[in-house]
Amino acid sequence: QTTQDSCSSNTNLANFNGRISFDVSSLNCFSVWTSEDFILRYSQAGPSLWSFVLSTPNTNSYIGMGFSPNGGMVGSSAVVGWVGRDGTTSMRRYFLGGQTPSQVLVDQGDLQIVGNTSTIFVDSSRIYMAFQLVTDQPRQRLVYSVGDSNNLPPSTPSYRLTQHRSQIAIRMNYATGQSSQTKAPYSNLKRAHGILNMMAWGILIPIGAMVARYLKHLDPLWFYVHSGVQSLGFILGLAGVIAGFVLDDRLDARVGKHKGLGISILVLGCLQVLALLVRPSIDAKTRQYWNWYHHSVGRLMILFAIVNIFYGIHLAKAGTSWNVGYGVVLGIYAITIVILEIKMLRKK
Ligand code: HEM
Ligand code: HEM
Repeated sequence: QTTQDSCSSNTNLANFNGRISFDVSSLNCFSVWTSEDFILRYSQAGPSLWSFVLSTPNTNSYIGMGFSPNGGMVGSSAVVGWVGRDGTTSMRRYFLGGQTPSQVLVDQGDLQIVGNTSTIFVDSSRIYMAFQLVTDQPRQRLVYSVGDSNNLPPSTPSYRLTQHRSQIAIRMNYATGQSSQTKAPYSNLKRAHGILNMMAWGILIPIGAMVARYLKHLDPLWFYVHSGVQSLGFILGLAGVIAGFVLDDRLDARVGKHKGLGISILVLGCLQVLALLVRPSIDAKTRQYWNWYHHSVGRLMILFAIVNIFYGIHLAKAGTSWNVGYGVVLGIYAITIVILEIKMLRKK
């Protein structure tokens, strides 16, 4: 049976005075993560000393509270604790160096925790994790997480964590206790990168290619439309790739293959633009080689772009709406191409 803890029933905390060795009589109390019922109590206990008591339901999983430099998980220093079924307790510091288990490092990070005052215990099906931090002012950006249920981290020697089943990033005002959920860092830049690249390499450039293939009878209009659309696509795509480099730098994202494909696409795009400049005249003998070259590079580029769009969506876990959205665009293209190819064959 879960016994409730809430900020209005501060009574039980008083009873913990025996178990928590620092003064808990005047802690501020706020609900910091409603859906997981995380309650944080804190106060400044001295010139450079802050007390924290985190209270959460005990779901037989680890709980984590991290102090973040930028609002995201990566780069944060966290306190993570859990209580085994047999009552054994663990509470360790971690440096969250990346989003894979091997980059989350035990006993590291920049938190200075007062060792002999930290404690973790279960009372009435809730975990209480108490610690004191040596700092003038704790960071305002906090990250919280809950591990998989019934899958506690191994104790000695590794203490290695696995990914949480739930997580949140918030911004906390210690003076007022107000906290608000924040977006993952650079989510707008990620979006801009995805939309620019999708629009440019995945939508505009294929349209430009189709114009060149299927609207040749509208001479010379097709050529102006083709070079216009492709130039616009190239410029937007260049901006999108640059956004990718910035993202990669800021997020420390480890997206090697995605980056490699992206650079290849940009290089092929540059070759296409250069090729336009050195195009032999329409009746020159070399023109058919040029055509062959320009068409194959263009097709390869579009193929790479389609792959990299779905791969990027996968890496960013951007969700099914992105996949469906671009999938519909591709479907429309495929149907258009089939119809127009049949028309062309009939004319011959
Ligand atoms: C081995 C341990 C860990 C692994 C493998 C891991 C992995 C990940 C992954 C893959 C994401 C991205 C999820 C998505 O985009 O849907 C993520 C996000 C997040 N994680 Fe972790 N994590 C670990 C530990 C922690 C801990 C201990 C905390 C907090 C104390 C935490 C807090 C967060 C938060 C707040 C986010 C969302 C914001 C962001 O993406 O930066 N993580 N984590
Ligand atoms: C022209 C080629 C490229 C295409 C079509 C492309 C497409 C995408 C798409 C659709 C997303 C998902 C966006 C979202 O979540 O809203 C994405 C994410 C991403 N892309 Fe690209 N991209 C390209 C090139 C690059 C390059 C050159 C880099 C540089 C390293 C890069 C770095 C990233 C990063 C870091 C993410 C976020 C991954 C994460 O959240 O873990 N992209 N890309």
